[in-house]
Amino acid sequence: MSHPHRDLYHAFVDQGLDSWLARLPEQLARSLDRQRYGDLPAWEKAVAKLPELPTERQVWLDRDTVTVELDLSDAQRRQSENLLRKLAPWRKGPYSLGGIHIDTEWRSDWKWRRVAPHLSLLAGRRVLDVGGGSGYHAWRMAGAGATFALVIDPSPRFYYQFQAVRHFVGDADEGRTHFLPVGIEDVPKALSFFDTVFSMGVLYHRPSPLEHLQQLKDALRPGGELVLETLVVEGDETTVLLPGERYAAMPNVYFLPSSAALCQWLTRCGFDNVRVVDEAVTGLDEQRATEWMTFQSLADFLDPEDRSKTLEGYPAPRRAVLMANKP
Ligand SMILES: Nc1ncnc2c1ncn2[C@@H]1O[C@H](C[S@+](CC[C@H]([NH3+])C(=O)[O-])CC(=O)[O-])[C@@H](O)[C@H]1O
Repeated sequence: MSHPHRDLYHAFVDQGLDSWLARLPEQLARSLDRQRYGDLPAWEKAVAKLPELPTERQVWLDRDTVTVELDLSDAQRRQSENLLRKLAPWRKGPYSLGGIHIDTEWRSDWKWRRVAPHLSLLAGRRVLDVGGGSGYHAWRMAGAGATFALVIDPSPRFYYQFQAVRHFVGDADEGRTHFLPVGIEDVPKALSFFDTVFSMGVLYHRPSPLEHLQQLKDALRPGGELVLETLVVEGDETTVLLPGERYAAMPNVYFLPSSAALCQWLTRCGFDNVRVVDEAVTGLDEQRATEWMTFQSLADFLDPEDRSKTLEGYPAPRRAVLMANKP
């Protein structure tokens, strides 16, 4: 396998992202710091030990399950599966890699189905997926024709999950899909670069949501498209929930606006053409424990007597997809 950082550097050079390129060495060193993340060497080793694969393969990035078909011997399949399991919990997917089906906690394909019909065609576009997890949606973006699909996510585990999938995909995406393990705060200010910026499942984790919206706007070129997906509550433009210590057992949840309030936030942040394109309660079959994510999941975080409420008594997770443009 070629060195993953080398491909990332080349992509940044090709894209003319010079101001960001200069910061990559420091950002990568900080994000993949072995002292900080004790499990990191084990993940790195698992990816490095994935077997050499036949070059002959068929890759589908435009299917619900991101699929790589290739002929593996039984021994190679067993070895690959053992190594992929070392990167668990797998939260975002599904993937099928050489006949190994990774049934992830989330049916991320369902979210993609809610989002994709509303997008400006991704063909030829440069897109950023902020908080993109294992990179599932970025592979789908490349599958829809994006010429440069960059995931940023500060989780080193998800970085190695992405590299494992990359090992199977090989160069079938023509090197259009990349992962930089940093947070939105590490994107250079006033970048004004991406045609489409996705922020899905991130806003409610941000203690300063308006600052997050400004950062997303900063990353977009003028006229570029924002796709924002987040937890919302029912209500009008005056309704916002700030939960106590926990929401659905999660400790790091801040603002849950109504979608009407969120429209107002986007407008106040200077976005145009703000619209809600989807809103739905998250079902127990969309987020659940699986063999590849054996911890508790949504069903454990809802009131067992009344599924319309979280354990803490708040409204159960409900998600909206909003779109807007940078003027
Ligand atoms: N500062 C930060 N900057 C960027 N990302 C961050 C930051 N902090 C945490 N994250 C990342 O944001 C992601 C949120 S999950 C959404 C995944 C996908 N988008 C999905 O829509 O399924 C939440 C969910 O499952 O709802 C995680 O991968 C974090 O590591």
